[in-house]
Order: sequence, then structure tokens, then C-alpha cells
Amino acid sequence: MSDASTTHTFQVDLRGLVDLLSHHLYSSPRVYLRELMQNAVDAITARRALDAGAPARIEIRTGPGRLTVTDSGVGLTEQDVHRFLATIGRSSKRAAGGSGLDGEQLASARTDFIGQFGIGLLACFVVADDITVLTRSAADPAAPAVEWRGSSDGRYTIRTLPASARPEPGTTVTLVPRADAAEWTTPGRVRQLAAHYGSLLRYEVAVADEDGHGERINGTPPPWEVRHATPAARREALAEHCRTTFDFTPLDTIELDLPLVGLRGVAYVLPTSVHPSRQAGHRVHLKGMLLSDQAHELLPEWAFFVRCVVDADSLRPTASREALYEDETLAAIRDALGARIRDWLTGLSASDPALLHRFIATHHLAVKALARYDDDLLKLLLPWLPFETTDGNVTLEEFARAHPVLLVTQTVEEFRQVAPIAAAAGLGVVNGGYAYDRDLVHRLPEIRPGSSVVDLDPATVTAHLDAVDPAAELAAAAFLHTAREVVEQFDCDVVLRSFHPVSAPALLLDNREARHERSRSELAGQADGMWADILGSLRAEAPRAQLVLNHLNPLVRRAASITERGLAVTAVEALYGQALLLTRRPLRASESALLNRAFIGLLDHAMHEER
Ligand SMILES: Nc1ncnc2c1ncn2[C@@H]1O[C@H](COP(=O)(O)OP(=O)(O)OP(=O)(O)O)[C@@H](O)[C@H]1O
Repeated sequence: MSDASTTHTFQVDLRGLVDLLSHHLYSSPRVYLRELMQNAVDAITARRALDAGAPARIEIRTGPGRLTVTDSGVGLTEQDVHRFLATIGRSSKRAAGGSGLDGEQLASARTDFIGQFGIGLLACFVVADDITVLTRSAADPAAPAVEWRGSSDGRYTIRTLPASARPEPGTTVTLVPRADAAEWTTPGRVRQLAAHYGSLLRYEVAVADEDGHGERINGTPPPWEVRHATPAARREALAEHCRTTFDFTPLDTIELDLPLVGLRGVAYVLPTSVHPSRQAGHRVHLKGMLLSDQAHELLPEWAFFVRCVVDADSLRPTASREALYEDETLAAIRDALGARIRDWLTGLSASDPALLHRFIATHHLAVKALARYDDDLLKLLLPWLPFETTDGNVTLEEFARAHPVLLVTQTVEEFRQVAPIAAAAGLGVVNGGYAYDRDLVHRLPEIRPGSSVVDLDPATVTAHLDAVDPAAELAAAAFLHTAREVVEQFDCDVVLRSFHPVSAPALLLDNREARHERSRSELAGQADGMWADILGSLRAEAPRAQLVLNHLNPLVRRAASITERGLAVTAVEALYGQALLLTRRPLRASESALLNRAFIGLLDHAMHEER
């Protein structure tokens, strides 16, 4: 064996690489035009760093079987072409000393570039097999024009041409589109793509046909830069921009301006509710170039109720240039924009409560969903969110002011059962049965010290029901005995109490554990063998349901004195059935049968009276 080793250089299979990019990095072949436009923009930026008055024009020309992009940018020398164009992954925009710019000039210009990875040009191979770059350097006036021809099989040629081949500095990239990619290079499509990506570019961009007849696709300033005579006119102009961009009229517009990172834009508040997880992305421009119209990373997750359009100088794109690179700058921008939207929300409560209410009415469900995980949002909005309570649909803040202790039910049914009685007894109960509500109400003391929240259990309500005097209890003993026999089958006790409102004859206190215990014992009754034993061993001392008859109610007083057993049974069934219906929970077969029986029984009795 020999220790001698030989050194080799990696070979790159360009076709494989292009395949990888087109299928896994870029979302669509259309990005080729974005990459060409971006290189042209960067080249002009680099040239302007040398000469602030240099022309700044990009022309995209479509013609049968070819497409060219010409810029008045910095151009490349022959050496640059070898170093940057012909070396995949190397970029003049990252390292000092390239493109004829050096030292300080480059350092200051570098932050202005959009590109940085040195792979963008490869996107052209997604639509063409051959790329030709004809370029002349602005940095070295004596340098000849250079023509580079690259092919998707990985070969390239370079030749120098006399200066007359390209009298002015700049670059022209020519593609000969492949037949299978022709749809991306038709004149109509090219115009549409150029406008899509470049409408906010700060240099002139024109799309022309083969004869050079063209039109500028940009030039209108971003809507936030336009001056208006009045704030109302400005609001209307921005709303119109939102309609044309996103197809909705915003509930409100929040202007965004972070001068430190060169960011400007607008956040439009959605007029309809959305699920936080289905939020649409934001439209993010980088130095004017559209980076993505689906960027999710720009705002904190809780700000799902706005869609933004922004243009920023210092955000970094990922290599696909379709998302934002997660770095400290992005985190700081996200925080700052979040703070801006929060300010808007808090400001609304003082400046435009009507709008805040419209906002809450539209987005409260989503706000509730997120507030459970987002403490900031919780603090900000919990006092404003509406909840169903014994005082009606009110905000927690209002409710907490009226009730030092907030009782929360676990289910909607519990709320329905106890709300009228609790309200009459002066208790403050919140319906915690809807998604998120119970969790949220329990967090109120965190943000509103001094308020106290407890889960409501039937015992709390019964404690507010007054015992009747022993004589009345004794007088009703026979009726109560019959009543207990009748509702025993539902595992229910009967008690006589006095409570308000007087109009309520009976209250069925039934909680989840009691119902669970009933279904368990039902199953145990039907099962046999080991299963019955297991179910039997699970028997819990769960509270039974309670039918509370209201001794203040005239109907109950009359019922308590019924002596005829048949009528007493019907009366109990009717009272139980009515209390059951008030709980608004689905009825079981035995309960429907009871209701039927009670109804027919009462009808029969009424007709007897008639005769
Ligand atoms: N129109 C142009 N004018 C001058 N130089 C150009 C032009 N297009 C490309 N180049 C040179 O070729 C290099 C490679 O370009 P490419 O688009 O592949 O990568 P990049 O723009 O540097 O980075 P990214 O991959 O992020 O786009 C650039 O860094 C630049 O030096």
C-alpha cells in the first residue's frame, strides 16, 4: 500500500444542480426574470457608488425566440467574468475587491445589494439552455467588451470584443428560451412578471418588443410616499391600494415606518375574520424588488389580522429569495412592527372605541385563540373581549367591575341552567363553555389584580338557595316522596328550596361528573362478567343530579298539595321535563319518553277537567 495521495477538484454536474434549484429551491420557473432584474439593479447600484450621476435604466426586450435584459450598470471586466460569472457560488456582492469596486466603496455599496449568494444566474437555466452575457466595465474605461456564453451542460466560452461592440458600460444578458419553457417568456408574460417583481424598483424599468417599442412598468411611487391634501384623502388612497393589491377594503390602515432599517409600508386590517393558522402572507419588497407576496415571518404570529405591504432596505432574503432570512434584524423588525400594531390597538380604545368594537366583533374568536399563548395580546385585549355572562354579552372589564368574584361554568349547559338563578341571587357567572373562554377568564387576575375567578360548581348555587321552613317541608312531604320515586330512574334527588326568580318553578342541577357516573352505571347494568365488575369498581361517589323545586313559585306550591298520585306523578314529570329542557342538552331516549308522557298526561288531565 502506498501513502501517496492525490488531490482532485470536485466536479459539478450543472444540469443536476439546475434541476435541484428548479425543483427544490425556486417555487416556479418565473423567478428567472426576477434574478435577471435583480442583477441589473445591483449592477446599477454598484455603478452609482462610483458615479452618482450614472444612468440607471433597465430594458427587458422580448422577441421571437429570445429575451434580453440590458442594464446601464457597472459591467464586468474579463477577470470579473471568470471570477464571478463563471464560478457558481461566488458573488461580487459579498466579498471586497470585486466588480472593480474596492475597499470602502464596496463596503458601503455592499449593504445596498439584493444578491449575495452567487447562484441567481443559474435560475436562467431553468428556462434556457444557453445564456449570453455581453458586458463592459464602467470601473475600467480601457477594458474591452467581454462576451461570455454559458451552456446548461456546464461549458462556457469567453471572448473579448472591441469596445465598439458595446460603446457604453453595462451588461446585456440574452436567453434563448427552451421550447418547454416558452410560456414563461412570451411578451405578455414577461411584461406581467416584470411589473409583478419590479413595480417599486427605484430605477427605470421598461419592457419593449423586438423593435424597441416599450413602456415603463414602474415609476409610480409607493402609495405611502404619495402626499395627500387631507388625512381622509390619504386613508381613501391607501384603502384603494389595498383593494387593488389584496382585493378587500380594510377596516383600518396602519402606516409603518422604521427609519433605522429603511422600512416603510402599510398594514391593512382585515375586514373579515380569519383563522390565525390560515393567515395570508405579507408583500415584502427588498430595495423595491418584490421578494415575496406570501412572507409570514414579517410580523409576530398574533398579528394575523393585518396584511402588510412593505419595502425595506436591510432585510435579508433566503437563497430562494422567496422568504426572509431569520436573523437579528428580522427579529428586531418583527418586534418593532408588532409594537406599532399594538400601539394602534391601544390607541383605538382612546381615539376610536367604535372602531375597536368593530375590530373585536370581527376578530374576537381568533384573538381569543391566540391570546391563550400570547401574553402580550392577552394583556392588551382581554379586558375588551366580549363574554356571555349573567349580565349579558359584556367585556370582562365591565363584568369584573360589577362582580368582585367571577364564577365560570365549565359548559354551556351549566351556564344555561344556573344563569337565571345565579343572576337573581346577585352572582356573576361567565359562560366558560365556548372554546378558549374558560382558560381566558381564569387569566383575568394576572392582568387585573384584585379580581378573583373561580369555577362554578352546583354547590355554590345551592348555597344561594334558601331552605324552606320545616312546616312547609312537612306539608310537601308526600309530594316530595312521589317526586323522588319518579326521578330516581335518572339518578336524581329532589329538594325543596326558595329562590328567585319566582317565575322559575324548578332547577335541574346536573354536572358532568354526575352525568358521567350515570352513563357508567347504565353500561354496568347492561354489561356482564368481568366488564360489569370493572365498571362496578369504578363507581364513584359522584354528586347526583338535583331537581330543586322552588317553593316561592305558585305552581310548585299547588303541586305540593296534590293528593291524587296519578296527577302528582304527571306534575313531577312535567316539572322535571321543563327543568331538563332549560339545560338545552340533548335528551336521552328515556328523557324524551318522560316528556311525552308528561305532556299527554297533562292534556288528558285538562280534558277531564273540561268534562
Ligand atoms: N447584470 C450584471 N451586471 C454586472 N455583473 C453581473 C450581472 N449579472 C451578474 N453579475 C455578476 O455575476 C455574479 C453572479 O451573479 P448571480 O446572479 O449568480 O449571483 P449574485 O447576484 O451575486 O447572488 P444571488 O445568488 O444572491 O443572486 C454577481 O455577483 C455579479 O458579479
